[in-house]
Amino acid sequence: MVRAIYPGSFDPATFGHLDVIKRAAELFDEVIVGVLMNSEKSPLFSVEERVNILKKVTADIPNLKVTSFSGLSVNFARSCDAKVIIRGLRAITDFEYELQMAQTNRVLARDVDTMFLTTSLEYAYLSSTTVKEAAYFGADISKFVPEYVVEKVREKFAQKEK
Ligand SMILES: O=C(O)c1ccc2[nH]nc(Br)c2c1
Repeated sequence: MVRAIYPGSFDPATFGHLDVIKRAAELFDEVIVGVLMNSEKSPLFSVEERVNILKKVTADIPNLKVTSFSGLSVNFARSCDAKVIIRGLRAITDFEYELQMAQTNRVLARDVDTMFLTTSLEYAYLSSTTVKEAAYFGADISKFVPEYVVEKVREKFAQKEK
């Protein structure tokens, strides 16, 4: 049983994230998506909401689990008995930060390795931040996220306006 984790903020999950998730699930016996509880950022969705959204939009992937975690990704990997950390690469601009994180994690945990999956070109420009900005200004984000996420983002901005 070769298990991998896929840590991230997923605020919210985009088609880019789902592309990486689906491909990782085809490579490993089990993939555990970990929503990072990061107190420094002011997310649009709570950790629980992000977990629930990911569970909904990945319900058709049998060897996938979704949960949340805090702290180091390597410790989360160990707690899941996973040997691999999956990270997506969209463009060369991602690489410097991701390489630094991967090298740091390698020093922190020799028993956990990082594997990069390059996102499909059609999603290489996507980020949760730009999706939220577009939605905030009333744009149609259905080409960036699943319909369920479109609805949740619309609901969230409607709540904020009250
Ligand atoms: O949405 C983001 O912020 C974000 C960041 C970094 C990322 N790497 N691969 C993917 Br898909 C990805 C998405």
